Amino acid sequence: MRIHVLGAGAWGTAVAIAAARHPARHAVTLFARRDEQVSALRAEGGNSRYLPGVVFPDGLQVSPWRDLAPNEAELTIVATPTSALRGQLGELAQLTHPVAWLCKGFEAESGFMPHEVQQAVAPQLQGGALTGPSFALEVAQGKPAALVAASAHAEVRERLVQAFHGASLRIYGNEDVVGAEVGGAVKNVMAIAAGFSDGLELGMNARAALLTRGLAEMTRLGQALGAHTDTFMGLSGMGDLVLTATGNLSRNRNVGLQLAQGRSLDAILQQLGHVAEGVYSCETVVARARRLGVELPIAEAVWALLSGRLKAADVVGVLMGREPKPEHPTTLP
Ligand SMILES: NC(=O)c1ccc[n+]([C@@H]2O[C@H](COP(=O)([O-])OP(=O)(O)OC[C@H]3O[C@@H](n4cnc5c(N)ncnc54)[C@H](O)[C@@H]3O)[C@@H](O)[C@H]2O)c1
Ligand SMILES: O=P(O)(O)OC[C@H](O)CO
Repeated sequence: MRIHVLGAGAWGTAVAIAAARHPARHAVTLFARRDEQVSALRAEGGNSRYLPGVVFPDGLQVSPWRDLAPNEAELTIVATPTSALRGQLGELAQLTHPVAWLCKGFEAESGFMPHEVQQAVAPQLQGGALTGPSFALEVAQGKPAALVAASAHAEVRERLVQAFHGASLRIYGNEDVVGAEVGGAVKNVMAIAAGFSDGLELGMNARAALLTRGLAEMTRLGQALGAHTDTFMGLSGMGDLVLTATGNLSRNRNVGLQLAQGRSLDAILQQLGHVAEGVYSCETVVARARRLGVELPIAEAVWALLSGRLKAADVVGVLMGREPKPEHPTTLP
């Protein structure tokens, strides 16, 4: 299969490596925006900035974005942050082969999920999300992982399985794009919360409580948006929440850890050198939930912390001081 990966950040590079290593010997091209980046990737035979120690497999091509001939692929993967998805999909709107995106977030201005962005700018595309628990470095190293190909189009799900399913990656199809994308966005917000809790050394009990109640928030929002509840018990829900909230490779978790040390958000983001999507999605996750009348107290607290309306010292008091509630309000009197 001829596969184009657009964006040579950590995850785009890892996904291109995984496809190029596949036993079906796909022809994979990784497109980078800047010429210096193309030269560096070619000279190094790897992407040492994002994936230190990983060598490109034979056959992985690296090209400048301006050489992209979109129609020559049979599968296109958009590997940019959520903020760049609209522009990218707009340029790919006429493609007749499947297109998948890797970003996990709600668009900052519109509050749209990625598939809603696609419907707005490229409605005729056959698109979907490749998502689930996956640190780029581990995938690039060939360690085992399981992902979700979420799309309403069977052809997109099947093409993603053909491209990636193999000895190191299992790809599960799921028709519930809303659930998969809500999971991907909300888990990043919860990972900031868990990092913050761990940074304050609030303990393992607190982290377990945050994860579980975070899953409840994710599920409530997803249900209100039309997702299937089962999706939140799967890889793109609980799976990615556990990974991102507890794994120290997570950029979102790291933002939380550093906020707990009293560092400013600007300083943290400047040093990070990667996108931490939870920072940009938190406001729209909260805004969308408010419009739907869905309560997200942890996400609200994270947003108040990120926007400077709540001091770090007051976060725990705000969350612990809430009124008692039934654990599952719909099943208890
Ligand atoms: N890194 C991971 O482990 C991982 C895993 C799964 C999903 N994701 C998701 O994938 C997306 C990308 O993450 P990443 O880790 O590759 O980020 P990154 O910060 O490592 O790289 C982002 C890449 O996008 C490019 N980019 C930024 N703005 C752009 C624009 N306007 N137009 C085109 N390209 C642009 C950058 O040059 C860079 O190559 C995020 O939404 C992230 O949540 C990341
Ligand atoms: O590093 P993070 O926090 O962006 O998380 C990376 C992936 O989304 C984990 O599945």
